[in-house]
Amino acid sequence: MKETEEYQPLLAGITDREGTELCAQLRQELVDDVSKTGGHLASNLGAVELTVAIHRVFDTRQDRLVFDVGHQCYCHKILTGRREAMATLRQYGGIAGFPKPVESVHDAFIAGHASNSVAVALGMVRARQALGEHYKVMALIGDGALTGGLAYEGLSNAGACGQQLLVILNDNGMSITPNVGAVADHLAKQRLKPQYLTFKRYYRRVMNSNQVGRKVYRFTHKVKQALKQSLLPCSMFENMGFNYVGPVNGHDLAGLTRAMRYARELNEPVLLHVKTVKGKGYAPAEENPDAFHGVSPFDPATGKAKKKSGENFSAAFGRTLTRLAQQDRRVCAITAAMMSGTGLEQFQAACPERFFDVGIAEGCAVSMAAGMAKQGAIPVFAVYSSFLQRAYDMLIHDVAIDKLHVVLGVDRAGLVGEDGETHHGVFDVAFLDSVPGMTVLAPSSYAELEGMLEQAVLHVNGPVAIRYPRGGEGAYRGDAGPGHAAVLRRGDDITLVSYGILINDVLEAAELLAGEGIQAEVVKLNVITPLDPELVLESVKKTKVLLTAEDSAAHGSVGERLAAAVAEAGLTAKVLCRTSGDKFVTHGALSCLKQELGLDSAGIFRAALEEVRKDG
Ligand SMILES: Cc1ncc(C[n+]2csc(CCOP(=O)(O)OP(=O)(O)O)c2C)c(N)n1
Ligand SMILES: CC(=O)[C@@H](O)[C@H](O)COP(=O)(O)O
Ligand SMILES: [Mg+2]
Repeated sequence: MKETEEYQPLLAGITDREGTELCAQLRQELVDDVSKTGGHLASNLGAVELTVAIHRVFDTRQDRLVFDVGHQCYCHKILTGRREAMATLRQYGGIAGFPKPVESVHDAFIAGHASNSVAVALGMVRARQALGEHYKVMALIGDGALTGGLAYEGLSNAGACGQQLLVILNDNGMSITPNVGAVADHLAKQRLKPQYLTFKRYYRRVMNSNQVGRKVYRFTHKVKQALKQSLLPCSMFENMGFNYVGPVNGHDLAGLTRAMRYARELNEPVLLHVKTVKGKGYAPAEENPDAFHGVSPFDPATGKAKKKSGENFSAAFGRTLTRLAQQDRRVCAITAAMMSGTGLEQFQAACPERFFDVGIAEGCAVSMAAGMAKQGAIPVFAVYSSFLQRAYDMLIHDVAIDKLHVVLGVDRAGLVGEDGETHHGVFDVAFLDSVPGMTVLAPSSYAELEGMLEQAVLHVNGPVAIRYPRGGEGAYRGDAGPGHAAVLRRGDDITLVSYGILINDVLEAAELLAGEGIQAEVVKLNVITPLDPELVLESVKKTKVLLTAEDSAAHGSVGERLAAAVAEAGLTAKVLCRTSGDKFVTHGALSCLKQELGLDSAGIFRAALEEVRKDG
């Protein structure tokens, strides 16, 4: 922001009544927009008044508002010049579903993964101090995100720093499913406490007035703190060095704005505790906030999805794991706040005593799994690929060094579509391969997933991961059996290699090539770590051209490893590796992303055709 521009919160001029009307209008827009595009509805409905209050009090062109997860930023986007663009939300070429500094000066920071906002905001406070600047810094964090350890690392440092930093806690009692853990219990108790804010405001006004000198103020402040601590149980935030304000009703715009204005003037770490209702104002979402956390397009009149969601890999995983747990009492399931997304509802209902939701705490989940494995249980942690990135060290240190039998169900592996760059599961192939002793299995159908999960749980020793994609299986319904790899189609002209869901596109490409008179040999890998290149090398000896296709990052890809194996075997062959590349992949429908990356059947076909024709 230029120095000449004035400090001007976007909604500074509106009255409480106008603001309340605006909130009703925003709710309507949210339901209309998201019913067409899909997206994170319930969290946004709950944060309407909060967002309006923030924009009444803060100028987010210069004040820095750091969203945690960022799935609740839709009203912020509407209010900061992206109202029309909401029609393109999460679509290829449209605006993102999460805050993005490249989209707007009002988006202070990237978001998508939970629990980092306080640490990021603290970094901004440090920079402000170092550079002698004067803007305000805020972190907007949900109670679910507060179950992640990183949040406490941020709070611990922020509470001790003594600088202006406003942490706004949006507490709706919900993560995606009801929130878990002792901190959630603590917040629930705080929510029941009488509002303390009114007293504090009155006290400060009187004590700051000319009638009372600063000495008296300081003395009475101490008395007040002592009284408060003996009469009211203290919030954990006060013990961590924050001025705790609240709890405040997050749907009373006038009260919320007052609290925000008050908090804005405090030159210290402040935690504003706001109580909200997830899904507020739209009955289907209020009644079923879990189902309306993230939705596909739906009919706004009924809340019913426009397309029925069918069977998917997550459900197949959950069903198989439940069967295995019913057969073997050592089998336990762990989730990091993603029970429904990872298909574990059935497990939770069937074996509640062996189901553990640790909250948004992937590191804790992996370390806990290590402890369980050490003592003879068989822990299975079902986790989205991109969230597993959080637990890389725990995997190496707590699991792999002692070769513990921990099973990872790596869901959402590969491209995920509309959530975009923060959520694509394109790094696990590389980072899991770098862990000594790791086995990584890559099923391409439900049948293979079931077989491989059974193998991983009951027959593999040491750490083992099974990676599978978002959504359902394709035309390939085979069961490749227990081997490392299988030849699915014979041919002499080119070797096509893939694994997981992309085998469908590769098989289609082989069919298109056959139409051009080119016979492709298709090798499907079942185990990608440790990689056994034997079948691929045999094929390449014959075809002299190898094309690998995977929806994983270029560096550390299976293609890279196969290219090295070809070179090591002294084969003269052309090797072409198709991957998701070495850049972050944007958001959009899977079909668009695959097309952009040349990973759909047409793209693979074209690349293979060009290579073979060049060669021949
Ligand atoms: C590291 C990480 N793990 C899991 C998730 C998936 N996730 C997205 S939102 C969410 C729940 C967040 O709850 P809360 O912060 O209370 O926000 P609310 O939706 O209730 O507004 C979860 C688990 C994530 N984004 N990041
Ligand atoms: C915001 C977030 O991290 C989750 O809500 C995520 O968007 C869920 O993704 P799925 O739709 O693939 O379950
Ligand atoms: Mg919540």
